[in-house]
Amino acid sequence: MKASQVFGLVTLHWIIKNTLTVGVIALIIIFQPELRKALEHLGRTRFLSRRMFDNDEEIRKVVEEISLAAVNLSDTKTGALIILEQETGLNDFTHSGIKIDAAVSSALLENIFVENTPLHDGGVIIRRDRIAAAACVLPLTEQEVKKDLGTRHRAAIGITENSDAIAVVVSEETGIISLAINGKLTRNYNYEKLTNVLTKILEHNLEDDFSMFKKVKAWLTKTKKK
Ligand SMILES: Nc1ncnc2c1ncn2[C@@H]1O[C@H](COP(=O)(O)OP(=O)(O)OP(=O)(O)O)[C@@H](O)[C@H]1O
Repeated sequence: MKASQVFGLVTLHWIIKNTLTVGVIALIIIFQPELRKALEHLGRTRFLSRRMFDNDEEIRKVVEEISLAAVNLSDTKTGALIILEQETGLNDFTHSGIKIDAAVSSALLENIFVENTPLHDGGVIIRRDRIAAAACVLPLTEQEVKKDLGTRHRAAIGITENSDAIAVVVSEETGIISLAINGKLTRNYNYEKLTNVLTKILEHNLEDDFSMFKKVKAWLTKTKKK
């Protein structure tokens, strides 16, 4: 029993009770965008860890095909956006595009991004060693980005803010290859640099100990930094 009730302070008791209720509602309203983002993130996160790749060889093959495609697309200044799904499921985004479900190959990736063809607009989503979908519409970042970066680069940053995916971007204007990870864009990749970074990140998926606790901790750390 609360002190205000013990001493018969009915008004005080009424004020405390209602302030608490209103306070909780006010907090929910004030932090509604943050809560929505957190719930969205949790909803897409797989808490039961799954292995994305079975061995180094599978990773090497996927990384080489993607890197080769990026370099060839860069040489011809063909714009491209390739998303590598990791632990966070990207079904919401694959559904916005055209389902493909084909083995990852540089030839197919290059073909998808040929200008004025039906699949070239939007992003390709790669799930494990398969091209899951093309022409996918991705969320644009709300960050301030350099003036010369348009919606393709904004979408690359946006999807990596909303998930643990990796985005490889080829600029149609300059041919520059960029990589977006965790909402940050780094630029000027060549074949060697791209294969090295992608291999390192994907090899992490071979580790089977990415427990629920670690995922929540990683997410909280990421949220704190923002
Ligand atoms: N929300 C989105 N999701 C996925 N792809 C998108 C999205 N918005 C735009 N794009 C892609 O970006 C292309 C437009 O790129 P834009 O020129 O605006 O960007 P950019 O970052 O300047 O790239 P580039 O350097 O290649 O010109 C569109 O044709 C489309 O393929």
